[in-house]
Amino acid sequence: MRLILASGSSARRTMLSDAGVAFDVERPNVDEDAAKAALAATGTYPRDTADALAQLKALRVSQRAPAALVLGSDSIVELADGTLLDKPESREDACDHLRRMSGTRVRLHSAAVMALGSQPVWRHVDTATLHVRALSADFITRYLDAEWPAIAACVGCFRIEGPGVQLFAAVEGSHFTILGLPLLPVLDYLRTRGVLTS
Ligand SMILES: Nc1nc2c(ncn2[C@@H]2O[C@H](COP(=O)(O)OP(=O)(O)OP(=O)(O)O)[C@@H](O)[C@H]2O)c(=O)[nH]1
Repeated sequence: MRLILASGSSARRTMLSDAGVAFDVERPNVDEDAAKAALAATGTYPRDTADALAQLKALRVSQRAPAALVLGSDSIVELADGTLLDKPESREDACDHLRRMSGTRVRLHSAAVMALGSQPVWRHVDTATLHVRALSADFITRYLDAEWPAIAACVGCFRIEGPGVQLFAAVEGSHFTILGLPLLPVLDYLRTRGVLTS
């Protein structure tokens, strides 16, 4: 069965290809901001928001390729006070996000939804907890000098596989979830579907 990753995320592409999974890529081209606003208006919990966005992406591509298994995904950063961070739109935005995360506990929810024939057939959400150090103004400046604009594509303003790891005193949960996919449950489902060998 053909697998399509409905994502423009380089980290998701890299995780799947490094795992030896054969897949095509099609960007879902959904209006995430509008979907997030509608979900926020109904008081949707952050992990459910990630799940809903992952489903929106998977179904959008599945409508174009109903015979393929389509994987949609979404990652959301939830601050300790429950507010959500989107990807930073500018260096100033990234600086603000880092200041708000400094010295706090942040949750990163990564959701995956599989669709077939324009219907969701599997879903999984995993959450990692990130304990952010107290970040000095000097650290934030030097960090952004090194990592902007590369982190513009990353919710939470970090690439944990790179210098972003310096933000954290501790992390709890799957490294893959932090990168953007609950990878092990995804691989398990691909085995049940015969896309991967058991
Ligand atoms: N490389 C890297 N990317 C991260 C990290 N944390 C979060 N991300 C990325 O942040 C992005 C979260 O935004 P999403 O809206 O879920 O996905 P996207 O990049 O817009 O791509 P789509 O799936 O097409 O929506 C994803 O691409 C994640 O892979 C990290 O530590 N390292």
